[in-house]
Formats: sequence, structure tokens, C-alpha cells
Amino acid sequence: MKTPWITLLLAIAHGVTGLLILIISAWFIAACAIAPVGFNYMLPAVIIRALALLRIASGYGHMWAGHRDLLMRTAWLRHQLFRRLANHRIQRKAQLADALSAHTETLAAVWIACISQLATALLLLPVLLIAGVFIALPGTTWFAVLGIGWLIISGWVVIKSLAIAAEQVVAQTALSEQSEAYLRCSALWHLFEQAQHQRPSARPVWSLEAGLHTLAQQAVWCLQGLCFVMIGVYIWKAGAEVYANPMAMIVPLVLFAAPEWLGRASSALTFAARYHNAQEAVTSLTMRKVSIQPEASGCIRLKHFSAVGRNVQPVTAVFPAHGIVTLRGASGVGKSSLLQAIAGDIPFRGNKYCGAKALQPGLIRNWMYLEQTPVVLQATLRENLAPAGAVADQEIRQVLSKLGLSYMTNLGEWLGAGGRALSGGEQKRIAIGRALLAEKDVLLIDEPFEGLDIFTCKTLAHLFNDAARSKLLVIATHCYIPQLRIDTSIALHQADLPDKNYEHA
Ligand SMILES: Nc1ncnc2c1ncn2[C@@H]1O[C@H](COP(=O)(O)OP(=O)(O)OP(=O)(O)O)[C@@H](O)[C@H]1O
Repeated sequence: MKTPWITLLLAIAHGVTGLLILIISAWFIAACAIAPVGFNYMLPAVIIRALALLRIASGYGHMWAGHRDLLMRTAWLRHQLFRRLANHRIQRKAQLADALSAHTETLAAVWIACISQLATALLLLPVLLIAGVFIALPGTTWFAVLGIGWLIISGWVVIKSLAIAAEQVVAQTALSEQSEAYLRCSALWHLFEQAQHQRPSARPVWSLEAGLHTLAQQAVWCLQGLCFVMIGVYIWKAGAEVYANPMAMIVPLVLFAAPEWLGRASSALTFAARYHNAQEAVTSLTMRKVSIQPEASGCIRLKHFSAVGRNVQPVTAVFPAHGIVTLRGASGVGKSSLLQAIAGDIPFRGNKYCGAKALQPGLIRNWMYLEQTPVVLQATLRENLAPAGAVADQEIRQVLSKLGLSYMTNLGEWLGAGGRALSGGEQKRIAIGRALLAEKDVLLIDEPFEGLDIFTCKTLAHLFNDAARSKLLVIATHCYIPQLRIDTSIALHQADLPDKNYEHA
């Protein structure tokens, strides 16, 4: 049987045994008072004890199975989310962080925190009513009143908690975004001294969380109040025949304990609102699909080509199948945008051909874009250089040496958070090493010389010259590196005019 069903069964067993203990004890206390000589005290006591043991066992079992299910479900949901993100770009990182932590945990906890509790309440109420009618229990109608009262209170809890949980999602997202922005600008923290209020505060999130708890508590109090009123009316209306009937104790005692066996369902209802919002937040993640296109080889031709959503001029140009093409132009003219659009990382307008083939939007399998801010994976040096594996250590060391990084001898060393911190220049060279080892036919390299010393620039230029014998390297740069053998140079501010070094498409 699947774990959630075991969780559910154990929760029901826990609830049923609790109620049975209550009912039998209520009857037993009253029966003892009027019991004749020879009354078998032993049997009810043994039954109560056995039920208590069953209740304890099912309680622990429910927690164990429930938490096991919670962990498995959290892992599965996160895995599904990652699968959905494959070939997709997420627009807001804070949204993803929330989806991966708080929302998936809420979704995963649905069986233990909500379904089990609600199913127990929904099962116990009609069973009590039917059993009461069947055995002609005095005061059974009060169970019907309790059921109706509970449904009304539950409706109120659901409506209020939906509103609070919706506010909580907004507050949580705002907090995540503010925290991310605040933590990123630590170098500016001293500027905020006069304006402490700019620091992100979790207070709105927690006050809403407290609001949900208070709501669940208020529901329990309402239920308790209703039960007190019912017990009062029951005692007031009770006739003399009831006092001689030990069964008459059952209804008031069950009502007394109603907040205990029905109360948890109130928290489950506030949880249901959170679940609803978490599900909405996870399903409505703003993602942009980036498809993977088949390999493309030959001369690249761009015709009235530009990046969608970027303030850049369209470009018409031809790139050779191999060699070095540089993109030059003032800052903000659109060099990075053009490289990203050629790589297929962002949507483009116009036409992009490779050989005779018109290319569709999406990343091209044998092309690679190297970002201006290099990507360092939180992984070992080896995994950073050859993320797909299958590259001999000897080859990795050769590339490191060509990049002037031969002092990085431990390929198993962890980079990124918690590992070796890299300088800006080291990060750039690791990313270039990764691109060279990936053996792609086209490398679109964004500002590779930025922030590097003259000697390292020269080393890189030689490396690029070598690579350009078999590949096309399109390099966006502001730097003039005399050693770089450039085949074509494109000045972007006049990109739609023919440059002396390249032909029109
Ligand atoms: N992610 C983005 N979303 C929207 N617009 C962007 C984005 N990135 C850049 N832009 C805009 O596109 C234009 C071109 O920017 P781009 O980074 O391509 O220029 P660049 O020539 O590479 O600049 P630099 O030399 O300073 O790196 C700019 O006006 C910029 O504000």
C-alpha cells in the first residue's frame, strides 16, 4: 500500500481509538456508580487499556509514515519542478527559491497536515451519528447539531484563511525579493545606516502566519463554546430516566472533548488555504522555454537580425565557418544582446542562417555562449571544466596550463559556495576552459579580456588563434589585443552597413 494511504489509515485509527476510549470511559464511569455486585470491571478496563496502546501506536505510526511520505513527496515535487525548468528560463529567481522551499513543502505536507485530519473528522461525525441512532443513545441529535455547527465554522475558517494565505504569498514573495536584493549589495550596507527601515523584514509574513494560527484557535473556541451550550441544554432538558442510564454520560463527554478530536481539522482547513496558494504559485511560475536545436555548420548569415526586447539596431552580416570575428561598439550598443540572440539564448527578430539552413529560435547544440559574468558551478574544478564528464584529466590539465592556471592542480577541489573562492580573472578563464573542452564549433564569447592583465590577455589571444583554425569565435570586446588574429570586425553602431572586412548577406 502507498505511504499516504497508510498515513491516512493510521490517522483514522488514532482518531477512532481516541473517541472509543472516551465513549467507553464515559459509560464505564457511570456504569461503575450504579453497577450491581458481580459487575465485570476487568473487561472494560482491559479494553480501555488496549485502545490506549493502539492509540499511542497509531499516533506514532501516523507521524512516522506521514513524515516519511512528506520527505519523499518533497523530493519528488522538487524533482518535478526541476524537470519543468529543464530548457526553461525562470524570470524571477526569488519566485523559484520560494517554489523550491516553502511551496513544495506545503504541497508535500498535504496528507499529514490536511487530508488525514479532515478525513478523520468527516468520518467520525457521521459514524457517531449513525451509531448513536442505531443503539438509541440518549442525546444523539446533539451530534447532528455538532456536525452542522462544525460545517458552518469550517466554512468561515476556509473563507478567512484563503484571504490570509493569499496575502501571505504576496508578503513571502516580496520578502524573498527584498532579501535577495539586500544580500547582494553588502558593499552598500553602510549607506543604509540612516534608513534602517530599508532592511527586509519578515514581520508581515509572520504576522499573517500568526493570523492563521489565531483563526484556527478561534475556530476551536467557537466549537468549544457551542459544545458547552449543547451540554448545558442537554443537562437542563434531561429527564429523570437519563440519570439511571450510564449511556447518558456518553454524549456530554464526547461533546466536552470535541475540540480535541475535531479541533485539529481547523488547522487542517487553514492549511488547505495555504496548499491552494502554494499550488497556484508553483503552477504559475513565469518561465520562458529555450529549446535545443540540432547541430548547424557552415557560414552564419544574419539578416536584419536583432534581439527581441532589447534596445539594439538590427544587424546584417556574414560570419565565416571558422576564424575570429570581433564585435565592437560603445557600451550598451547591444554586443551582449546580439551574442545571446545568435546563441539562441534569447528570442530574436529577423533571420539567422547557417549554410543554406534557416535557424529556428533555441540553443544550437554545437554552439556555445560564454557570458560576460562567467558561470561558476558549485562543483569540483573537474566538473566545472567538463560538466558532461568523459574528458580525461590529462586533457583538462593541458587546458588549465594553456589558460595560465596550471597552479590549480587539484581537479577534485570544490569551487563556489563553501569551496575555493576564485578571482574574476580565474572565473573567466575557467569558463573559457569549459568552452574549449566542450569542443563546440561556434563560441560566442562576451568580453573575455575584461579585467585581465596584459600577459593573460596575450595568453588567451594565442589560445583563441589556435582554436580559430577549426572553430568560429565571435568575440564581443572593448579591448585591443594586438596578438589576436581577427578575420572580421563588426562595429555595432554601423552594423547594418558593410564593413570592409565582411560581405553583406
Ligand atoms: N536582460 C535584459 N532585459 C532587457 N534589456 C536588456 C537586458 N540586458 C540588456 N538590456 C538592454 O539592451 C541594451 C544592450 O545591452 P547589452 O548588454 O547588449 O550591451 P553591450 O553592448 O553588451 O554593453 P556593454 O559593453 O556595456 O557590456 C541596453 O540598452 C540594455 O539596457
